[in-house]
Amino acid sequence: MPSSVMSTSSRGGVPQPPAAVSAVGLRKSYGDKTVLDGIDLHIPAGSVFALLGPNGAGKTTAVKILSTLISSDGGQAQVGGHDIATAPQSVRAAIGVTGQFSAVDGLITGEENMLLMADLHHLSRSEGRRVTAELLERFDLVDAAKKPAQSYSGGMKRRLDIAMTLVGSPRIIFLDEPTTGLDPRSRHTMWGIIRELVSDGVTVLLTTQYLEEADELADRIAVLNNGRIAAHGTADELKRLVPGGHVRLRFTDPAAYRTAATVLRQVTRDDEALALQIASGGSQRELRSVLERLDSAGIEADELTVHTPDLDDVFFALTGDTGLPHQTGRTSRTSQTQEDVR
Ligand SMILES: Nc1ncnc2c1ncn2[C@@H]1O[C@H](COP(=O)(O)OP(=O)(O)OP(=O)(O)O)[C@@H](O)[C@H]1O
Repeated sequence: MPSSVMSTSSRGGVPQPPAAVSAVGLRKSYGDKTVLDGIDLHIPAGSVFALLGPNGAGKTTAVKILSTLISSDGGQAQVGGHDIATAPQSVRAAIGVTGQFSAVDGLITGEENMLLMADLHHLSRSEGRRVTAELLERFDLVDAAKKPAQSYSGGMKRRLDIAMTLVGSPRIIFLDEPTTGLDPRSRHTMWGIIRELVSDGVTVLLTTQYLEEADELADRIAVLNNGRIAAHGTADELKRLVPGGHVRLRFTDPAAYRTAATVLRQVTRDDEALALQIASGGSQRELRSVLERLDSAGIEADELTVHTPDLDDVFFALTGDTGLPHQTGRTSRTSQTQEDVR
């Protein structure tokens, strides 16, 4: 791993702020099953980083290691400037964790859960009450505050879980699949909460199976597959990894449609819709070539649209285990993006 992942790195002579989370070569196996096979992470302070992967990819295992709930078998990591192996207490003091191993106790009320958290963080009684009231208000839980948490909806439980995490004012928050199982409205509420945290300067590492979520929230995304990071970069950088873009031309005149299908090479025809699809990265040069061919044949399309690949294309290309067409050459493209990102 290059030195840019280290907290003391400098670029152009200007010292870089410490990374909120950096990891090099993290490994974890259970028996003969390798769950993490050497993963590197670099999460700048104040950013949102998404660890995106299918079920069983190792996302929760990575979060558990970084939050010192379990130890790794190899590799190193610093969280908030503290080493997870030699200073786990300091790591725990710097972070908040919510998600699949939630701290919410269903038998007591939301308010009691919050006050318990305030006690754990050694806040005074009055300070604990003040922070609890403020957070219950902020997370729209005032009406439910005196009801047992087990009566809460999934969205309310997640909100309570995050509110409890914020009692300790952590600067780094790990959100393990924060919206899994939530309905669209609750998911959007949660996205708003995450954006608000980041605008307060908090660093967020979130794991998700949802491409849309990573696309919406994350500054950087790492695609985790079979315990390895298959690619990482911004959503746009990842989208550029896979072909899948195309130009679509639609005609109303069947004769123009047929002529276009002849003059343009390698088109996919949709005779019913009178539409042609041409594989293209959407560059100016490629578009010009298509238009010039149409011009030289004296035909004009009624509609021209350019489709760029979305994260779905990237995800399936990188994590699919069937012979997907995009897989050829992925190693070289992947390493190129990793270069771009560092
Ligand atoms: N304590 C354990 N003992 C044995 N195997 C484990 C243990 N914890 C996790 N695993 C295995 O490690 C793999 C990765 O699990 P992990 O929970 O990290 O995946 P994930 O990406 O978070 O998936 P999900 O979205 O399903 O939670 C899975 O195959 C899981 O069965």
